[in-house]
Amino acid sequence: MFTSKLLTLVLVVQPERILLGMKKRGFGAGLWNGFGGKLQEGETIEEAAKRELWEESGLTVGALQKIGNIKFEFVGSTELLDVHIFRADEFKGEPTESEEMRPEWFSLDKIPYDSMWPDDYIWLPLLLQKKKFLAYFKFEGHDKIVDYTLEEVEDI
Ligand SMILES: Nc1nc(NC2CC2)cc(N2CCN(C3COC3)CC2)n1
Repeated sequence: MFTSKLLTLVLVVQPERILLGMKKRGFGAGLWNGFGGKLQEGETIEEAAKRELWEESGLTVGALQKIGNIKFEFVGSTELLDVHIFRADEFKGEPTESEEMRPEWFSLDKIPYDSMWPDDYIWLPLLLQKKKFLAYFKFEGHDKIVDYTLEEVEDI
């Protein structure tokens, strides 16, 4: 019996660069990632994604594109992470360090995959090509992908 934990992830992407944040504490500390977190009571997934982006990076966005959904299983755990991934092409504000994240722009040919979650190397290129996808990753610990499926889809 699996339970699911709903999480959001927002990647801000411009033609030449992507905004990533260095996670300063908690789950994934020490890795570069997009911005996101859990839902609060009464929030839609998209509202939570916009709130977390603002809290963690100082940026506000109008529209978010739903581009992916990844379910993560960890060997030995019955809790799935259900991560809803969004892309933002426009934003207002200046990237600002928060308690959670230190934002930095990366050119698209210098994405620091060796300091990111291992799955990112597999799905982030699809996001950059504006493709939509469903994926499932089975991890052993936090470093080893023992199994995965990835499917491009027309609509999420
Ligand atoms: N890029 C990427 N990869 C992941 N891989 C799985 C861990 C193996 C998970 C993940 N997120 C789950 C955690 N979430 C934190 C912010 O609040 C919790 C960010 C998005 N993001």
